[in-house]
Amino acid sequence: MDTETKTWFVIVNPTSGNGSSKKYWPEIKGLLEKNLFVFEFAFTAHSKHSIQLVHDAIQKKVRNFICIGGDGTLHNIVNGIMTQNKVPTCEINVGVIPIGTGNDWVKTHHIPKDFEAAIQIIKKGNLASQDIGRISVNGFETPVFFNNLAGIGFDGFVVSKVEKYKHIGALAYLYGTIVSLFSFKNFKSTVTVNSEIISGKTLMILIGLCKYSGGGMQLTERPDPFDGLLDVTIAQDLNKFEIIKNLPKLFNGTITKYKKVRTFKASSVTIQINEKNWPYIQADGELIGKGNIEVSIIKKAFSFYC
Ligand SMILES: Nc1ncnc2c1ncn2[C@@H]1O[C@H](COP(=O)(O)OP(=O)(O)OP(=O)(O)O)[C@@H](O)[C@H]1O
Repeated sequence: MDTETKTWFVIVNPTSGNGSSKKYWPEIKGLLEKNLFVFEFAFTAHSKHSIQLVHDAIQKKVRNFICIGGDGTLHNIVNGIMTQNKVPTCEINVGVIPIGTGNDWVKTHHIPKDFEAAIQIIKKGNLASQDIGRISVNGFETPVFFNNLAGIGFDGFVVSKVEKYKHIGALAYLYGTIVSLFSFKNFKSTVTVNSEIISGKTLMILIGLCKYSGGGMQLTERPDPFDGLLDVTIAQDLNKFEIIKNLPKLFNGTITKYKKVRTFKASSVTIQINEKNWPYIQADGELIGKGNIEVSIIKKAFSFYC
């Protein structure tokens, strides 16, 4: 593909990968120039800045973006794409050069961490469109979108703790999981999925599109970003000893077979929290609030280079 005929907008989160994006940006910029990309770029200046950068660039007729960062940066770019109404979302294409901590989304799509190899994938120009999840929190009209995995409960609690361990790399999520075990309390919830109502004490509820989260964990059973369905896992009242005993199963995906875990394929799910203390909700590793949620799917809404 002729990269010169497209205008690219490169979004760099200087904080991703514990500052690696900022450190390696001169090298990546040189590689993009060597590969004849014609681009403008911006560093994000604050947490949700990518959303505004995407809106502004789309107004200026940019249709091709490159994300330099981790799962959080991609999440914000996706939210920028999903919350504009200038063009159909699937007409905006995103290439990813992963420099995050977990880098979980790229694992599903086999996008390499090597800069040159990731750039070659973008240059080649192959595109795919995956499904996007839509979360409405407490019935608010402004939804949050996710491209990888969302969850409520223990995983949200881990996300709330993990930030301070990210200097140790992807293991931060495992470390955060172990630390969180000692302070998290299971909560009462009612989940409605495929006309079934499941009530009771809950460790966490996960809604997956792609395969990996939490730095390589596999917490849903049969996620497929292209099948138009959410892959839902309800981890019921597991205690900390059961979690410790099953830690390896979090990484090899067999946790979904555990007796207190139920899984579903569905196009929507609603989760009601029956507690005064609402647990955290996370989407793609970003905390998005607390409360009751409704989750639905938007088929093939996100186009990316692969
Ligand atoms: N200039 C900034 N200052 C502070 N935070 C920022 C800035 N720009 C973006 N962010 C926030 O940085 C957070 C982390 O980014 P990102 O997820 O890309 O990296 P990571 O956490 O290292 O990787 P991963 O999510 O793959 O583990 C995101 O929540 C994003 O909103």
